[in-house]
Amino acid sequence: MPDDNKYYISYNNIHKLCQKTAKEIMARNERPDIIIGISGGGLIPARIIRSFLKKKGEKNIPIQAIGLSLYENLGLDSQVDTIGKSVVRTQWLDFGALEEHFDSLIGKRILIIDEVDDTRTTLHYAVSELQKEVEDQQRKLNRLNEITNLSVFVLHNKDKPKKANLPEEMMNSHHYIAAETVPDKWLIYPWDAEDIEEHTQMAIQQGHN
Ligand SMILES: O=P(O)(O)OC[C@H]1O[C@H](OP(=O)(O)OP(=O)(O)O)[C@H](O)[C@@H]1O
Repeated sequence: MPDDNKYYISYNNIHKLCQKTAKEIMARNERPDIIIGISGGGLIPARIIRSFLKKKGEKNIPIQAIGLSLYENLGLDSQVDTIGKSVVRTQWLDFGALEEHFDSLIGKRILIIDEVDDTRTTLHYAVSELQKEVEDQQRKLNRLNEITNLSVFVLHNKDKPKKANLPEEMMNSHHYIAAETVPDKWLIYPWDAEDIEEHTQMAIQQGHN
């Protein structure tokens, strides 16, 4: 029997959450020009959803990876509330091999993908850094009038108080998409499973298959 404090998720479940989300995005006519996957956990849903965002006669949506890792930032004393987490940027955008029209993010519809929105620290960092990057490029290239659209897609949003925010505009529109909002439990993704068959059975028993 699966441990009730753990929330097991199967590959099939992830596939279906991506499919459902892509349908919603396509129905709103908001197919992204570029996908930015937050490495490591965001890369798998990024690749899966790309297939469901395919459009006849259109090229595959390019995927860029950014690497963001959270690390414990200990305060001066051992109080829990002085313990925070910092984001470390381990990898950033590289348009080098993309076509000429991908010299920047200006004017693009961008979909940022991660597997989980836990404290929201990582997403806050990704969105604000990408916004800054676009604004810098706009100033540099004197392309101030172009509108860039940033959206976020996560498989799971943990229902808990967050430590950082996303822009209100994003939260109030369809530009923050959580395929599922889940209780604040330990989410067990299939890529961490030692025994994938047993893991999948747990997910099936919990109804996340
Ligand atoms: O909402 P937050 O509290 O910021 O947490 C979410 C982040 O934590 C995990 O990343 P982690 O650094 O563990 O790396 P991984 O993706 O490589 O597993 C996860 O992939 C998210 O990026």
